Amino acid sequence: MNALPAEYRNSETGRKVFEAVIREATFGEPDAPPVEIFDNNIGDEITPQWEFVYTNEMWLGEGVPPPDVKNLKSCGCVGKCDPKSKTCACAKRQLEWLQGYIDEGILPATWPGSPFVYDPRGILQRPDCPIFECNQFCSCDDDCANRVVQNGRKWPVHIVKTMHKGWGVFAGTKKIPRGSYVGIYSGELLTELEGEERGRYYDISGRTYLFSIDFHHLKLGMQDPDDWENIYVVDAYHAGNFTRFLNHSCDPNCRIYACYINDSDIDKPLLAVFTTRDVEPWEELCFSYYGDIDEKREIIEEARKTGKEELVKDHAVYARCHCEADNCIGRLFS
Ligand SMILES: C[S@@+](CC[C@H](N)C(=O)[O-])C[C@H]1O[C@@H](n2cnc3c(N)ncnc32)[C@H](O)[C@@H]1O
Repeated sequence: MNALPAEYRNSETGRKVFEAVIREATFGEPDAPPVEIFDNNIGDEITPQWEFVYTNEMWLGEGVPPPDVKNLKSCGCVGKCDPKSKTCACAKRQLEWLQGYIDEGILPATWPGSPFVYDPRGILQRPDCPIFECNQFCSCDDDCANRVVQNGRKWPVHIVKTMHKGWGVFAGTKKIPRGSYVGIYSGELLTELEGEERGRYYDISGRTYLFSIDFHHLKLGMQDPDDWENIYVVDAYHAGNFTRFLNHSCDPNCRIYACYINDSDIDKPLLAVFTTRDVEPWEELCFSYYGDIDEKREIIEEARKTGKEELVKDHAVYARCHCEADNCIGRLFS
């Protein structure tokens, strides 16, 4: 498509072809509502650039092992998993991973439906912790409450051009409730080394689609979490879905959670986007590229006070943040 003349790419037909390509990517979400490209007359582009393959799947880069299915633990439940069951392997595994958070007081000891993290409507009840869903070898039903991400997206979204941030993702005509599953941040799963190399090029171009898999639970048990070394990175530049258009906000309404389904390798979760508060119709969906934005804000404010701001910058090239949140930290790495 990019090789075709701009007047074709940038036409109503070009937009319809783009939407059709998205519709055909049904992997993991056969009944998902449409992703539409909405023309709001900002700039000359009618569609985003055809620079990537639209896919909901993870593409494994060089040196990244295939999913470890041999070591998957699955439940033998009949019907829907009962959270109170003493024999459900999935309830046990979820609890094992939550126990650290419960011990630290981050999570209460119980909640309705605990240790599962979803309520019966599939709404994420517990932020801050990894999600372990039932898997392909579990005998429970497809509509077991512990199968949400794997049952696909339920909310329509729009890809819309923004004034200063390129393209972005917006809610459709319906309000999206807090805790709703939005989509998988799909793309190439790369080693950290490959990710770093690509990052250098992306920094120059001013756009990056890299997401480091460095969730808090992976560092649990380490004496000094600063010793943590990242293993994998997801790059949505060449391959990805609509989530690659999610922009950064310093007051985000979405967050990316580690979600384990059909790979027992703890270092290779799926990156599942959920809303963290109700999202109004037509509101932009954004997450914090800094992970915990409050932590980042504190570090920057402290550094500003002590005149050591340069020390909190990493190798990234910084650009002005246009999230327009009242508490914007002012900058974004590109
Ligand atoms: C993962 S992409 C998001 C999609 C991108 N807007 C596009 O059109 O492809 C990340 C890039 O979007 C832009 N971006 C995202 N959030 C932004 C923000 N709050 N302020 C300024 N630019 C932003 C930056 O260029 C960033 O490198």
